[in-house]
Amino acid sequence: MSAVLEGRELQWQVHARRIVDGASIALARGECVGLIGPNGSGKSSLLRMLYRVLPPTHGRVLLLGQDVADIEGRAFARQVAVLAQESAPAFDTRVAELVMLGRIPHQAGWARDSAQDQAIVREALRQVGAGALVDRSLAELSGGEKQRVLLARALAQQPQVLLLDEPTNHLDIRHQLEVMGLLRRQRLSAIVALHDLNIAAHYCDRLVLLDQGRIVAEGEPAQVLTPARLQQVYGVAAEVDIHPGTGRTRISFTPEAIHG
Ligand SMILES: Nc1ncnc2c1ncn2[C@@H]1O[C@H](COP(=O)(O)OP(=O)(O)OP(=O)(O)O)[C@@H](O)[C@H]1O
Repeated sequence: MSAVLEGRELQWQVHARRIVDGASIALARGECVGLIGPNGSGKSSLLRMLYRVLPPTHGRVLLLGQDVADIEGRAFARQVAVLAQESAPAFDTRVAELVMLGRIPHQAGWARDSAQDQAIVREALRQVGAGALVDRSLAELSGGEKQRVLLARALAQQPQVLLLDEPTNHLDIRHQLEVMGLLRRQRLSAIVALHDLNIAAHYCDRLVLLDQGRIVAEGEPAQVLTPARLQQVYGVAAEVDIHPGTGRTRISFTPEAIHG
């Protein structure tokens, strides 16, 4: 397997604490990898190293075999798009203008937005079910509408790789399924941090489970999401079976085991 994006032995340390500790992760073309783990396990920190906002204490990140530290900013942005947890700009803007920012890495110098750019922006908004929001102002959108618009900006970048930190955050169930379905249908190469383990199991080819900064399991959903591991990492009791309709791994939690 030749990786599009690869993190090798990544470590990020703050003072004496290793927040990410020796994590290696590789993404193949067309693959959707789910990054899962409890709150504070290091998912966002690992993603930040992959999109090179956070320089690793040790380890390297390679994009198509090239160390990302050696790639110029615009070139990186042509290849990698990011939906971070705090992606919304601090200023207000029209939705169309925000999504158009995704085209900047592809535009030359002071070039104006081309008809093609505008068509890409409209299509990206349509894909996330936000076509009707094109003329709205960002400040007046709901949390879920804003999240979909930010995802449209990432899609408008037409990257080789998408790095998404909880893209389904704020979304109602239908939009959660639509956004994840979009990644799958288009065979986008993506690493996606997710909290909903059933969504991760249903849509991801592979899961990487983090616990206290270390990768404790990885593989196909059925290999990773065992009752014993869910108990060990999340401290919850769960039954795992195969959904009769979809054939995918399904988890049923038994909260009584926590609440007594
Ligand atoms: N800049 C920082 N300085 C100190 N500690 C930090 C910093 N950034 C993150 N941490 C700590 O690192 C740990 C991992 O944080 P991170 O956001 O990567 O976890 P996460 O798995 O994405 O969590 P969540 O599921 O809650 O979003 C947390 O305990 C957090 O408090």
